This record gives sequence, C-alpha cells and structure tokens, in this order.
Amino acid sequence: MSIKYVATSKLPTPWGIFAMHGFEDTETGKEHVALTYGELDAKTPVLGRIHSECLTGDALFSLRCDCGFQLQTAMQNIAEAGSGFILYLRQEGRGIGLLNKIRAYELQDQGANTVEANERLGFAADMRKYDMIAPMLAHIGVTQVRLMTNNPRKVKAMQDVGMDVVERVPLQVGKNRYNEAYLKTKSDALGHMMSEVHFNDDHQD
Ligand SMILES: Nc1nc2c(ncn2[C@@H]2O[C@H](COP(=O)(O)OP(=O)(O)OP(=O)(O)O)[C@@H](O)[C@H]2O)c(=O)[nH]1
Ligand SMILES: [Zn+2]
Repeated sequence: MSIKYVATSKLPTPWGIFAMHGFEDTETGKEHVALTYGELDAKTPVLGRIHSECLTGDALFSLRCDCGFQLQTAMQNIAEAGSGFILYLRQEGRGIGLLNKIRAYELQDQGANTVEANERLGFAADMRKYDMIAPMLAHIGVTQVRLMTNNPRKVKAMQDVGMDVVERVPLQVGKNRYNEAYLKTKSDALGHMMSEVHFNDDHQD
C-alpha cells in the first residue's frame, strides 16, 4: 500500500465549507478523498466517518441502500459539531466495483439477498480493505475518533491501525420500503449494529 497525498482545495457544501484532500494509491491507481471541517486536534477526539463509495446511493439518489442518507447526515453532524472528517474510499460495491454491483442488484431483483448475490458472482460478502486509512488519517492529523458507523468491522479496522476509537456513534438514517430487506441483511448476516428504526419517508411506487 502506497498512499500519496496530491492536493487540497475548498469544498463548499449545503452544510458548510469543507477542505477536500486528494490521495492516490499508487499501487492500484484508486483516488481517495478526505474531507475535513474546522480545526482537527490530535489530542481531542474527532467526529468522523469512513465512507465507502456508492455511486447509486451517494450520487444517483438510490433508495436501495442507506449510503447517501448516511453521507449527508455525517456531513451535517460534523458541521454542527464544528469539526470532523470523512474518508471517502473508492471501494464501490463493498469492493467488487460498480458493474459487479449492478450484476448483484440484478440477482437481488430476482430474489437473492445482498450477501447471496455477491457469493453467486464468486465474491465474498465484503471485499473491502482499510489499509489506506492510516496514512490518510496521519496526513489530516487525527488519532482519536468518535466514529459514525453501524459496522463493527470499521471500528476494528481503525483499531488495527492504531486509532483510538473513543466512541461509536450510531448512524441509522434513510430506512425506506426499498432498503428495508437490505438493512435487515446487513444486521443479520453482516453484523451491523442496528436497533429497530422507523421509516424516514413513505415513498410510494
Ligand atoms: N456488493 C454490494 N455492495 C453494496 C450493496 N448495497 C450497497 N453496497 C455497497 O456497500 C458499501 C456501503 O458502505 P458504507 O456505507 O461505507 O458502510 P457499511 O459497511 O454499510 O457501514 P456503515 O458505516 O454502518 O454505513 C458501499 O460500497 C456500497 O456501494 C449491494 O447490494 N451489494
Ligand atoms: Zn449504497
């Protein structure tokens, strides 16, 4: 793993002006982004999120998952807290890539769940790696984190690279009729920590 810092710019958003730091993984060619807001202090726990790319949810308004809702809520929470970070990791589809995720969605349209679909395509349920987070967090000066996630593997990934996860902050948003089964599978088969949540909207067919 070789992560190279490339450049930093401003990123104005509906929630405030973030700084956007670009990184390149020179082995895979993947381009990752860290967003920071406010002053980050290595001696103080910082509110943050590790977010895996989901083109469909983050950019195309898909209701099949909760990704876009989580990203927006995380950015809003950080702005309200006055400081924080988001690592936006380019590992679409839990690491299988966009086109394989569309293949997996096709199988899900025929009745498979999110884990079965991956496995039928010859992939593990979750192919993500988190070894890029250590150099990215070192660059932005974060060592203690209040991590917004429901995924215990992300907490472990941070601890494995020496981060102090002082708190896990649940991030349960965006439940709707189209992602209800997906969220249940995340909880039942992928180990996500989800309590019963109410629907956030009532989208009709
Ligand atoms: N293979 C596959 N990937 C999916 C599917 N639905 C969503 N994804 C991907 O799952 C990933 C979700 O990432 P995150 O939101 O960072 O994380 P998470 O593991 O759900 O954990 P949280 O931090 O609790 O949100 C993204 O890479 C999505 O593209 C699916 O049905 N199949
Ligand atoms: Zn998604």
